[in-house]
Amino acid sequence: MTDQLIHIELINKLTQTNSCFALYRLPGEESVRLVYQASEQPTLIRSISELNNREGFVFAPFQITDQHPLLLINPERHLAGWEAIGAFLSTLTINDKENTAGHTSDYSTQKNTKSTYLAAFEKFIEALQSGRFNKLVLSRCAAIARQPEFSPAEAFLRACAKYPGAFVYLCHTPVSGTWMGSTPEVLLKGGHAAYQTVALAGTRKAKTDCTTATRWDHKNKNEQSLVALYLREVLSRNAESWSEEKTETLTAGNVVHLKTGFSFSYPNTSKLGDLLQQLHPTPAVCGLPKEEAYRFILAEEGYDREYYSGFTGYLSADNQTDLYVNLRCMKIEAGELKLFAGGGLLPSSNRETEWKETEEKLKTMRGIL
Ligand SMILES: C=C(O[C@@H]1C=C(C(=O)O)C=C[C@H]1O)C(=O)O
Repeated sequence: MTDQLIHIELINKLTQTNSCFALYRLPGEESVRLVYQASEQPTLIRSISELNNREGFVFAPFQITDQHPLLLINPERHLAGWEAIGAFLSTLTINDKENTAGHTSDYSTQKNTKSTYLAAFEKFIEALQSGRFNKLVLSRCAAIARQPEFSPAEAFLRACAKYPGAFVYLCHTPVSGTWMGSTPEVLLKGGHAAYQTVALAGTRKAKTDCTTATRWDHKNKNEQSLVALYLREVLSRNAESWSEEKTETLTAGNVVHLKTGFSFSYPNTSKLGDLLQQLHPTPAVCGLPKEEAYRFILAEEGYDREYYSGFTGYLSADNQTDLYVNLRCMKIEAGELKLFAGGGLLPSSNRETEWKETEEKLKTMRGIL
């Protein structure tokens, strides 16, 4: 067996155990990293600001609940490159225990069909048109049967190859179950007081001729400018100084988005949790006004987002932080794969266009199965 096949087998075995690990690959990098914790429970964190002064791999839900706590995988091991990862994996004695943790959520009642999506769409549009909200993000979950030959580790490697510009991860804990994703959206990255975030929104199908010269309509521009406006407010309150780049088009798999990059100085690196508390959820995944939109989504969207549209990646007060919004992701269960996607709605949104947008976004994960 080649080394790579051995790694794949060991990683797949790890997803059947009660250990905690995250494999991840940063955008534009070749090297894969592993965060591994041998002891059984990840640290359960009850509020985002409790991330202050912590270090490790973060797996944060859209909403923190008893069932979906904010998780921190303690970096007992943090390795870079297959050589180091492979050498470490081969030292492990992996007992594939029966996966008893309660993470195979009973979704049978909440699988979103087109008609349940459209029913929620009507509620969301009504609330937007009545003037209660400027923007609301509506999402859904599509479950597909897991084929017996499906291999999480191979899917991870395929995503790394297919989406070189994305943050690709495979994360497993006994609390969350196994998730993987390939997301284009930075929530917070940087270190030593110099950080970046992005306002990413607006979606179109990517052109097949590889040009990014996409003409953006008013609705998409408006949708993205609301995210930029929100980030300017958060940065004005929290950053020592900040600047923004010109808005450009970013390709993410088979779709493109509008992106405005922000750079800022945040010297109090022991308080990254406080900053994340204010950043999450941005109007790219929630809406405006933020608190009301958040409550509306939780009450009316009609299913549980769990860790979709939360955030994930490596957090460190002293070194480099790389946190991404958990989009274009799926939950890997024994019998099925649950894929998640959503999109921002404005009062002028059209139901068929929005449905198709979620279909396009689901293709990021479908494309590697
Ligand atoms: C909500 C998602 O994506 C977000 C919403 C977008 C939009 O509404 O156009 C675009 C990029 C992301 O910020 C998703 O992929 O599920």
